[in-house]
Amino acid sequence: MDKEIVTENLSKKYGNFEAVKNVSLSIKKGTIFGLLGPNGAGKSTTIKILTCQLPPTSGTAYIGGLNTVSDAVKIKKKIGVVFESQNLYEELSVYENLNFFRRLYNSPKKRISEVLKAVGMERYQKDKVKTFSKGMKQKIMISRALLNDPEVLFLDEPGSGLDPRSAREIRQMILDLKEQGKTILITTHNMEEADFLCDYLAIIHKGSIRDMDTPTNLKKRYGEDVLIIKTVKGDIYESPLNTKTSSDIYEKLSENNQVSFVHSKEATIEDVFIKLTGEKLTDES
Ligand SMILES: Nc1ncnc2c1ncn2[C@@H]1O[C@H](COP(=O)(O)OP(=O)(O)OP(=O)(O)O)[C@@H](O)[C@H]1O
Repeated sequence: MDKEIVTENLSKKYGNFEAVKNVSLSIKKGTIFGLLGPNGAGKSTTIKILTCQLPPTSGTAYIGGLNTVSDAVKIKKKIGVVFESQNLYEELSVYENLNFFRRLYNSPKKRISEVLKAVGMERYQKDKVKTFSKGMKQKIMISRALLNDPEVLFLDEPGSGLDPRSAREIRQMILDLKEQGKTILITTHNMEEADFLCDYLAIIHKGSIRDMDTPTNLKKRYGEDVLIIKTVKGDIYESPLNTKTSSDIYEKLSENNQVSFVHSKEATIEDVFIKLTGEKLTDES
């Protein structure tokens, strides 16, 4: 079966409030799928349902063909989860933290050094977690989620609040894990991260999926490449690239030697988000 995660009309209500509305997804094995949306869009709720921590109000979800409600025990053995809150034991060493979870999974002891090697943290085994930066803790969180050698990984906002270098390292780690054949679902409100990492991207807003496709196709469909012309006087003209309007503007300005510089701006996932939701997705949202 080449679909690892499938949901059919998944919905979740908290009281009368519908946090997730009719979400239907189908995620291919060995790919990175992103749920992009602002705070409160329903991303964490969707992950909680998929990782068997919360039953849906209606609809169904399957991981590797197993039902998230009736096959929860089996599913938990084959998934790894990293939530946004870093719930490590601060007073314990890296080794002690991982050993605690290793025992829960019944994984061999040597797995601890394997997962630490995978995230480049092997030499910190004896150090207490409380001495670490947020980026280092995130690596330990990922290594912990790898202890049971999961087929599917769920990463809730993996790059959130990290310094640029750690964020880059974590992104590379996620790509490496995909290379090893893992299926990865990430949630993010970071558009660059979504564009860079995801094979397939769903825009989620107020609980509903607005559209999903590869980032390239989404940009083609909803975004617009733009031609930017700056004149010698400092005026700036922007117009959709490769259109009559843009070539007319360019010709007119260049006839009068008015052009100072010209460059083009490619469509971004931000353009896609604005088109689909009518809102801007800021880093704080
Ligand atoms: N246990 C709960 N009870 C009531 N409402 C909740 C509960 N958990 C989440 N919600 C609400 O459901 C909506 C979706 O929340 P969710 O955490 O899934 O969004 P999110 O996209 O993951 O955002 P964030 O990044 O802030 O976690 C929000 O409006 C939130 O306030």
